[in-house]
Amino acid sequence: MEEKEKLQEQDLIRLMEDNDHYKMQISSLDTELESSKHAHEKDRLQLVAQLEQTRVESENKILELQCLLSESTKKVQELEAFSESKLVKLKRRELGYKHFIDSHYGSLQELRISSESIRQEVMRTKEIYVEELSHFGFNLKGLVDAAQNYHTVLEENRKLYNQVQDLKGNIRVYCRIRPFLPGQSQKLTTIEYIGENGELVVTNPSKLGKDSHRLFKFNKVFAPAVTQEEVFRDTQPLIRSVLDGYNVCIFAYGQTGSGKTYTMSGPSMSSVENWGVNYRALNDLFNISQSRKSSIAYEVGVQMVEIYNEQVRDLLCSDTSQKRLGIWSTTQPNGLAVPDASMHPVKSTANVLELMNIGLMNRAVGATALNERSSRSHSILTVHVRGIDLETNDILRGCLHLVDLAGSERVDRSEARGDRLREAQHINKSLSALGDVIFALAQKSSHVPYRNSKLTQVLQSSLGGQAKTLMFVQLNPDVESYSETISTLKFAERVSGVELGAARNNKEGRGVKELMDQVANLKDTIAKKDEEIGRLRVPKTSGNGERRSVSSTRHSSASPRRQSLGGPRTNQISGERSSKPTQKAASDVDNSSEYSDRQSDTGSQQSMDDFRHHRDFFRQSRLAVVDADLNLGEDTDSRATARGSQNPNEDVVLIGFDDADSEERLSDISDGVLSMGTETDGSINSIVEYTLFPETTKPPSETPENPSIPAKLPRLTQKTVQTGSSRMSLQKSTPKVPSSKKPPSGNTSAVRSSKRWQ
Ligand SMILES: Nc1ncnc2c1ncn2[C@@H]1O[C@H](COP(=O)(O)OP(=O)(O)OP(=O)(O)O)[C@@H](O)[C@H]1O
Repeated sequence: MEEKEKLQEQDLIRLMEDNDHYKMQISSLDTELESSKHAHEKDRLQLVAQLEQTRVESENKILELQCLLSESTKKVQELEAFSESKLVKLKRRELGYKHFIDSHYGSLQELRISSESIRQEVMRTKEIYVEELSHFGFNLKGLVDAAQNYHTVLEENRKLYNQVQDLKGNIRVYCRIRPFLPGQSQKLTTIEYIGENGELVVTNPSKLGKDSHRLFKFNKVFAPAVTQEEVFRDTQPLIRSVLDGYNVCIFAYGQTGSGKTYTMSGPSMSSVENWGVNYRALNDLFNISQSRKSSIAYEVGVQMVEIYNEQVRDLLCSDTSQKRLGIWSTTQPNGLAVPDASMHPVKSTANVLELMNIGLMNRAVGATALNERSSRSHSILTVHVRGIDLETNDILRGCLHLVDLAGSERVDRSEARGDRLREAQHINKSLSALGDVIFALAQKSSHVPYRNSKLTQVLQSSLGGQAKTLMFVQLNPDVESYSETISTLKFAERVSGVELGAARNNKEGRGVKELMDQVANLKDTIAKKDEEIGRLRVPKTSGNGERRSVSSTRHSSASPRRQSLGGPRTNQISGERSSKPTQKAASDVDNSSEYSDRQSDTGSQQSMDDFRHHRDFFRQSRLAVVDADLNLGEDTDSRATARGSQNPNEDVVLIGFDDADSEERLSDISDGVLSMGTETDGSINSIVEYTLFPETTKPPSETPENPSIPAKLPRLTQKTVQTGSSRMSLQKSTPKVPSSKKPPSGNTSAVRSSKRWQ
């Protein structure tokens, strides 16, 4: 029992334990159930919220869709209405077009009929046109022949013209007497007589006596009343020569105040009628180049230098360093004597005037005594011209030197000191050297002393060979200037006497008559050629359309008849460049002999005329002239004879260059500091080919501006006083062109010039 009880107890305990266990399980299950419940509740709530949100969204969407639907319905209705109205309109238009087409159909029918009749007309016109075209072709051929002939005749005319210029003499001396200035009317004059053929008798009223009258003879003497235009009329032919490839040098010589600047430039602020030779010459140059533009394209460049105390300075360079410039001792193919001087292309006279004014201002600046300096230096304006023949591509080169020489007055040796003496010595030396060169040239001397001064070196290309030189001898009529007048006239006489002297010409054995005939023949031929040109010009300019065809034909055809421009006497370079610098270098001074030959030939007629005139003059003059010694035989040296005629009993003495005078001048040159020769190394190695116009440059297609020069020229006189010390620089509008090609490396000159233009 007990055992049973025990068992029961044990069972009870076990049951209780199980019960506890199950209770625990029930409670954990309860907990689990509870958490599951929570989770489910949470999920349910989320689902409910999502459901609600989805419902709201769906409702919104439905609303939107309903809106869209109503809008679409509205649009459809509108479109329907619009297309309805369009349809109505299109129908109306269709009706209109139908009407239009119907109405035009009739006119089209009419047009067809008339077009047929026009076609018939065109066929008939075409036949007439073909007929006329063949007729026109025939005429055109005639015009082409005429145009080609025109150029040949023009060319011949140019040659003949220059031959006449040569025969007139390549060195001409014109004397111009300045009028008394306002307030000087009471002054006594030294001018006794002015002949129509270049005679001039000067007298010293304060020293009457046997030697008081002196006779001089020049190519021309301009009386005080002669106008600027009249003076230029005798200068004009030389300008044409520049464009034909000749070098021309025009300079004025005389004491200060004698009118050099007046003759060369005119008074400051001058009107057109007072323009000096410079301005008129440049104007002519551009006018002639314009008139020839159909056959020759010209390019013009300008250099301006000053020679002061035998130093050459560039007057157009804005560089203030003012280095001395070198001079080529030989004539370069491009005609540049001072290659380092800046070169400025110009298209009109106005351009040149602008440059000249800058040059004149630079000439005055930097001197201690400004006014003095302006007349104590030589200024040289060089106008370089290059012409390209549009038909043959031949190149012509010519240059025009316009020189304003320093005043020639003497400086009393006892008063001249220091700088003044030095200046005077340099001036005397250079002017004397100029006279020596011209004298040597015409005397056919084997040696022409170009190297004796910078002036003659710079002007070398224009003082010999085929160059033409014109010197204005300026005189102040005032009796107080008598001695200066006489010394000026002696210098000029020396220069002109060379040309007039007949000795050498006669030695050549050429009869005067023959030369006169030659001149007359040439003049006749020119007149005929001019007539021919006139005739040829008429058909040439008769119609623009025709002219165009003619010129195109002319350019495409090689004209076998046409000769190269200028022939052997011009500075022409055929094709590219026929002469090399080295070959040129060899010619240097020797070109004088060829020139002298021609001078000898051409001067004789004039010289005989001159001496006949001398004789007549002596006979007719109221002055007692002893001309018995003037042996005027056709084959004698008349100059020598003239000099030989000097006789203490004569009232009138023919003044020629005498050695005493020369010595007197040369004795002034006593200081040994003067640098002679060129500063450029003249060796073959140093020869650098300088080019004015780079060969790559095409001829300007546009025509040069027609020189429109203002009636009044604002011009600076040389005596403009500058307060500043800086030099004038060129305006930007004036382009600078390198005066030299880039030279080969390793050459000192080359380095200098290339640096300059870099
Ligand atoms: N033909 C003339 N008619 C009227 N006036 C003149 C003539 N020639 C010169 N003159 C006047 O004489 C004066 C001096 O002339 P100009 O200045 O030309 O001399 P210059 O020789 O150039 O002197 P410089 O050597 O000092 O420069 C000026 O007033 C000028 O206007």
